[in-house]
Amino acid sequence: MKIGLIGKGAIAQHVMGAVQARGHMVHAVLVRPGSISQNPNLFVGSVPELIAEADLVIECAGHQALAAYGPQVLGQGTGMITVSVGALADQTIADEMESAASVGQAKLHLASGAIGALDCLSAAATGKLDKVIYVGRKPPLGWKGSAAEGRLDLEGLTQVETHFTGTAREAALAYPKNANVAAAVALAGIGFDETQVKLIADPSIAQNVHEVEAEGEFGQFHFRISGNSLPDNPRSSALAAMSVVAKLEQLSKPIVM
Ligand SMILES: NC(=O)C1=CN([C@@H]2O[C@H](COP(=O)(O)OP(=O)(O)OC[C@H]3O[C@@H](n4cnc5c(N)ncnc54)[C@H](OP(=O)(O)O)[C@@H]3O)[C@@H](O)[C@H]2O)C=CC1
Ligand SMILES: O=C([O-])CC(=O)C(=O)O
Repeated sequence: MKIGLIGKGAIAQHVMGAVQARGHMVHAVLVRPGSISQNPNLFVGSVPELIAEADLVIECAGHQALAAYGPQVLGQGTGMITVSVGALADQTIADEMESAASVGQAKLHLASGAIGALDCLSAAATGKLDKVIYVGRKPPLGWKGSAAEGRLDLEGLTQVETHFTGTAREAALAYPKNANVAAAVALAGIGFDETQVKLIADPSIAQNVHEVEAEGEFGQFHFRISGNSLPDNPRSSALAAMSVVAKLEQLSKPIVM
């Protein structure tokens, strides 16, 4: 496939290497105007340049980028994978994506991100699903640049602290760089307003730990993952980048999970 990539950060760099290693071609990367000169053969500054040759766009740049570029990409008929799932907690953005996808007859594919078990949750949600709880736990520095900074002394933290309790919608909106998992769990399960979320800074751990508990007609499950973060960003788990690559594989193969 010919890929247009949005972003050049930690996730985008992993995705770029992995998709090229699988024989796809990244022919354009949409960056901020001030960065184009860093690699003028690859970097572009507008959606028309991004989608000119693309079979698919992959967005790895955050909520604001999805909201800014997503409608134009989809509306022009180019399918898109996004890792910034939490942006859909804003109903206006979700509505814009949906109507652009309908106009362009294109799909927005949500990467599963740093969590697993979404298949189980979405199957369970076709029956009666009573309760879904997501707990996200990261080392203090994994919360740098988030709303936790205003609530805790992250640099000096010596004990486990919960800095957020609320719904998945509140979490995704308040922590755009850290609670995309809450949004993915919500979308797979019982929705943004029913999914309960707790976010924790834990100085005793070195990985990003995500847990989901669900109960319903299907029974109960508990899923826990300890994810390594990406070398260039302690906030983001490597699995989030890998899930984008997995989604691309699904889209390019005739038999898929
Ligand atoms: N679903 C999931 O489980 C996860 C999702 N995420 C989401 O992925 C996003 C990216 O993560 P990560 O790669 O680690 O973050 P980084 O901070 O490493 O990289 C973000 C990149 O996006 C670029 N960017 C941001 N806004 C724009 C814009 N409007 N136009 C062009 N480029 C833009 C930045 O450019 P510049 O450097 O010029 O600012 C930078 O290259 C996160 O913000 C988060 O929302 C992250 C982790 C897990
Ligand atoms: O990468 C992670 O571990 C999770 C994350 O930041 C998010 O959910 O946005």
